[in-house]
Amino acid sequence: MGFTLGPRAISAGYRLASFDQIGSTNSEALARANAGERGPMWFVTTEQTAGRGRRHRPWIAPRGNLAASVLETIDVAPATAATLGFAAGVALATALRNVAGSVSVPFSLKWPNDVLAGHAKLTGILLEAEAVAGRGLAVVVGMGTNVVAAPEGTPTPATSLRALGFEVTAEQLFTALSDSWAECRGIWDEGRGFGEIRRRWLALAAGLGQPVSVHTGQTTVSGIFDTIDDTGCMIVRTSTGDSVPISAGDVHFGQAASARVG
Ligand SMILES: O=C(O)CCCC[C@@H]1SC[C@@H]2NC(=O)N[C@@H]21
Repeated sequence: MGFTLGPRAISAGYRLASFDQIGSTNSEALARANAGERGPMWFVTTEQTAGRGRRHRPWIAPRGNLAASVLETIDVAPATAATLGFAAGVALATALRNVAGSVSVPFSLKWPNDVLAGHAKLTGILLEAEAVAGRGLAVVVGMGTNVVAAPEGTPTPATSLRALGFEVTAEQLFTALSDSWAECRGIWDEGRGFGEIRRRWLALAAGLGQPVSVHTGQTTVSGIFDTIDDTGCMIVRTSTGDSVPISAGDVHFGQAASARVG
């Protein structure tokens, strides 16, 4: 059983490559970009054998979950391209709300780009970009959603749409995502519309105004999650009143808000 979609299941202007099984949809999209593909194009499957997560972690997903990567070739600086991840979060939250219908689920967005249902992770996003000679930046936004099952033994709790009571298929979710992505991508508009994406993202943000600790590698920053700035950095207000911008890290909510930098 593969990933089966009708020809009108994706938004106009986008092409689709779907796979019964593949190593990683992000890797496939990057390989195609290096071979000359410009997109916009989706790469989707319900089974990855070598799925990749942020910070070089594996992305483990049982068959039936949605792995979807979209390739866009864009003429912007890498820092601007990175803000497309926030558009992906908003697009996913919108798609999830659409497939959930009238059932109310507390979907929220966890900085930088997870989708939560309650306190559990439902979707992870991996954004990768490569300069392609003479053609700008090939940006691949990979989105993995736990549709039928969540992985076990993860450091933070995870859940799936099925565990939440939704008998939605990966194909149905992808059709909704294809539409919401096209809308959010259009609003983002090569970064010119990040202000509106940022506004929508903040309206869905988890933990805003709450105590947070962010582990950035060698450093932990604790304080209050104040906002995200116009480059997508998380702004943490420490107990000394400093506003610390953070560009990457693992976020933990509900920690003591003592100021600790370094
Ligand atoms: O939370 C994370 O660590 C990000 C996970 C991203 C997983 C998706 S699934 C589709 C795409 N292909 C991959 O190999 N990774 C991303």
